Amino acid sequence: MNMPRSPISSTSDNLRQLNLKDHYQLIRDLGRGTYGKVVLAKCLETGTHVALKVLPKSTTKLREFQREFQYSYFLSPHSNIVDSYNVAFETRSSYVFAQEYAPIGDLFDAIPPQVGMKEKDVKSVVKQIASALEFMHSKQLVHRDIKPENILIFEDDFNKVKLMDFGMTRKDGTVIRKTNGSIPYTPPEICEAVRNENITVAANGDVWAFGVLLFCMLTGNFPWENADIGDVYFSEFITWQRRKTSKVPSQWKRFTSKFLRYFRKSLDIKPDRRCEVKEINKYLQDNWLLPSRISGDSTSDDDEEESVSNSDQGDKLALILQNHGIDTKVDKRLRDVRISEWLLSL
Ligand SMILES: Nc1ncnc2c1ncn2[C@@H]1O[C@H](COP(=O)(O)OP(=O)(O)OP(=O)(O)O)[C@@H](O)[C@H]1O
Repeated sequence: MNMPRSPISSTSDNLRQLNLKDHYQLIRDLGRGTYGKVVLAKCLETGTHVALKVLPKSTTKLREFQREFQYSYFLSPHSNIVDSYNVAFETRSSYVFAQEYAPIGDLFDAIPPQVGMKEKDVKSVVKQIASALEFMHSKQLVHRDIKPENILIFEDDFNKVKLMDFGMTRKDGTVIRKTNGSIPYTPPEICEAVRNENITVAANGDVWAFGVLLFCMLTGNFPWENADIGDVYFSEFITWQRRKTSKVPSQWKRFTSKFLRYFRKSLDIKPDRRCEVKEINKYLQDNWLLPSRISGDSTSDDDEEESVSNSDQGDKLALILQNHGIDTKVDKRLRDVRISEWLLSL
């Protein structure tokens, strides 16, 4: 690996103070997150391009920086975890560490909104990220921030993707205080905790987020805004998940019943009943999405659940309308009504 040696190389216990521009040519910002920014830079000593994660001292404690850098470095040997170099230092205002640069960017930008990725590509991503997560879990580490923004793409065909951002990673079983708000990937047991309440870090939280990630990749939508019973989409899903009804919620009807079984196991409201990450490997040979709804082929080989119905017809129509340049990007519940009204007006 062609990386700079001392004086930049350092253990983060003993950070060297540097002036960034004496050692790197800063090229452009690659992204900004809640905690800092990531900058593409060229190392002046070696000519290597690196991604520098820059965390402002004003909002980051040295201990937090050290933890993120050390987890990133420790996990680097896995082929689906982004390489962190043994380069950590401080400037006057920030803590900085260096990672390999991903030229294609993150997965978020690769998911076509409202449409989703090709099933084949999703399977390729999922297999690799499951492997990275299994590796972390085998080391008793929980990522705690699984989302498309934290998956980097290294090849156009998705044959090389890597997990990154270990800023929230903690040891399994650690008791921490809830400080962040909820996002669609947050598991229900964390959503329901109030600010500053103690929560126990557990690998099954990653399993939940991984399930939500799968839904997002396959559909280009979030399944819900919050895994909170007050969220109607979540509540509908959980009613089905707990077998209180056999009626599959409308946005889940695009999946084969076999794959719905995976969602039922990974998105269990009870954390202890969730499957492990490796469970997904049992489904890689199956069809996940029902055959193209445009072609009118709505039958599933093993569809034990309620089969495709009115709202799938709505999806089919929505796709036809979109192909004709008609905007159907409205609330999913309103969409079917809008389409029916439009058809009646013809
Ligand atoms: N090695 C890299 N190569 C290319 N782009 C990167 C790299 N690292 C990060 N990025 C981009 O920068 C963004 C923010 O990075 P990162 O998630 O590490 O920051 P963060 O402050 O921890 O964000 P978050 O709000 O998710 O915690 C990523 O979503 C990605 O688009």
